[in-house]
Amino acid sequence: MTDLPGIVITGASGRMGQMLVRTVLASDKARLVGCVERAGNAWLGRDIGEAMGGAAVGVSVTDDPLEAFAKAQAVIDFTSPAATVEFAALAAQARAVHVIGTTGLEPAHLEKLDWAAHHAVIVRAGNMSLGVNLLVQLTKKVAEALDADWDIEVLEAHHRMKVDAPSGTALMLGDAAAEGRGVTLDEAKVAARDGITGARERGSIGFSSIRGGDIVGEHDVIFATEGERIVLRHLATDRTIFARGALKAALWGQDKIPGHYNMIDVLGL
Ligand SMILES: NC(=O)C1=CN([C@@H]2O[C@H](COP(=O)(O)OP(=O)(O)OC[C@H]3O[C@@H](n4cnc5c(N)ncnc54)[C@H](OP(=O)(O)O)[C@@H]3O)[C@@H](O)[C@H]2O)C=CC1
Ligand SMILES: O=C(O)C1=N[C@H](C(=O)O)C[C@H](O)C1
Repeated sequence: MTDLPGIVITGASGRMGQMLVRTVLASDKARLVGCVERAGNAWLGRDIGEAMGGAAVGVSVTDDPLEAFAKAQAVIDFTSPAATVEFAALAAQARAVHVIGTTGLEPAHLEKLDWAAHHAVIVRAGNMSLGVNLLVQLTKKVAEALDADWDIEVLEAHHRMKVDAPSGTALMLGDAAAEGRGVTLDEAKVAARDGITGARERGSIGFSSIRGGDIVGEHDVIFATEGERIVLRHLATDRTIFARGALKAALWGQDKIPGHYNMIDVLGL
């Protein structure tokens, strides 16, 4: 039992944090060894099982990430960009695999992850589900097959609490479409439209975001031309799909050499 990889969950009281805690506790391949939240969080010092409304599990919530990471083989992190950058440095010090689900990272955050990836395994993806990662590959293939007479639009819908747009998944899909088309997303991206925008620029890749209620995550990639349209769609209805993928990534990373990886690597797609 104690030989199983020990996992720390950061942001353990969050929507994904709680889902991850449940997933690790239910697994026979890993054990929960720590839960991290920041100073001021109401769950600090409490047993995570009890804080979530169930029985005690013997792991209390701490605001000392380094102490928690020192006991772990992997850290699963769905928090915020600033927190993720801080956790990456600490996970690297502890030589723990760092699984990053956090979205909304800017180039400056990504640069800081590079140092950490020299010392430890980082698996990062804007979406950890099997379905979305398959959709990423399909999007690339369809984009490869079609020329710029086919307009590409990525639509995403999420719950009212989501703070970043376009979603990490939408950007993964946009990247795949751009790669399939032989351009970079930076040159093709149109992230918002408002007012007199003029006609659509040929070859651009557009994004639209909806926020409302409790939508877990919905993504369409639309390829539209004269007289026909292809729509590739993924609908997430339960956050366990992300948590299962993240745990799979944490276990997969155990015997890998330091560096950056993604879920396409983990899933072998
Ligand atoms: N890659 C994927 O498959 C998926 C990615 N996500 C991404 O995961 C992230 C989290 O989403 P979600 O769970 O819905 O968000 P929540 O806001 O519910 O949870 C985030 C948690 O992180 C905590 N946190 C923030 N900063 C720190 C810090 N410095 N130290 C410790 N804890 C911290 C928050 O605490 P506090 O309340 O104090 O701010 C909160 O508990 C988002 O970026 C989202 O886009 C979500 C689903 C799937
Ligand atoms: O914030 C969320 O909830 C989600 N975030 C990820 C994203 O930005 O794509 C993944 C999923 O869609 C849920």
